Amino acid sequence: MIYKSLTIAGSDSGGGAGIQADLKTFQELEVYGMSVITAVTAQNTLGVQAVYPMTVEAVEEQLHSIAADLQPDSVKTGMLYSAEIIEKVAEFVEKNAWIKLIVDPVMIAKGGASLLQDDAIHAVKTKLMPLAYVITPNIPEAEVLTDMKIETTDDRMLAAKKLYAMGAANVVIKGGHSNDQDVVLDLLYDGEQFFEYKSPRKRTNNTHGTGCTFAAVLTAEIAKGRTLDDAVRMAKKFITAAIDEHLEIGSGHGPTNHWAFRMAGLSIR
Ligand SMILES: Nc1ncnc2c1ncn2[C@@H]1O[C@H](COP(=O)(O)OP(=O)(O)OP(=O)(O)O)[C@@H](O)[C@H]1O
Ligand SMILES: Cc1ncc(COP(=O)(O)O)c(N)n1
Repeated sequence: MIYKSLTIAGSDSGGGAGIQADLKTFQELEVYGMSVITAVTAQNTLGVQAVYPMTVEAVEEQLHSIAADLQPDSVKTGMLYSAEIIEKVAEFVEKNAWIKLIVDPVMIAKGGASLLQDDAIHAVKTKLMPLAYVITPNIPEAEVLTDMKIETTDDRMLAAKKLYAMGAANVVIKGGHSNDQDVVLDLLYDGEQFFEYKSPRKRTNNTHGTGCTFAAVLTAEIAKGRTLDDAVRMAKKFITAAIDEHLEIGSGHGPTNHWAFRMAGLSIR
């Protein structure tokens, strides 16, 4: 059986995040990767130097090519940039019944560059979230989407409930940005129960692309028909190995190591 996953996201010329991180991750997990590029960023480990959004027509043509020939088993969205692009993506997701939809609501790059226009947040909430099988915000993104401050785990639980009420079938709020100095907790809410996934916090600057990579693992594992709990467990293992064995590349926020999980002999089955 050949599983196929589609990423709809921005290109990171530096190779650590976006489309590049997603395709590298799919490949490591033996899932055939496909892409629809929403924007080209000129980016390296120091930051984002420029953003060139694709036209809506260019995005539509790519979506059409995939839908006409290569039905994906799961679909991930990352940087979508504008309300118009979000609306077009939502239209295709609905029309083609791409029900295994993983929404990573990318908003701001590490260096502060905006990867989503302010007026597109409404479209994320109203067009995309109701179609999501799972949404994977980090803490600042969850704050924007729920309009609340998140400081404690209880705050995060409340935010997860709010995001669920907005239409996402499952919610994972990642803990990379929490103020816990020792542990990174990722929290899953499935509408009934909370599940916690913890790892020791690594003191490192080299976490560029962790969010993309985490959601790409979920996407690949969900394509294979894994349960969400199994998929999140795998994502946590994969990203922990990728951060532990980060690559000393560039002089800013370095990328994670997408082959670390395989090199450690950790099983993908
Ligand atoms: N310092 C760290 N040590 C260990 N795991 C981490 C660390 N930072 C992030 N992670 C893990 O990486 C994944 C992404 O988390 P994070 O909350 O940082 O997402 P993100 O903000 O979308 O990513 P990025 O910071 O790259 O934009 C999660 O599984 C999280 O647990
Ligand atoms: C094109 C693109 N997409 C997404 C991110 C954020 O990446 P992450 O949150 O994984 O660091 C990025 N820096 N560039």
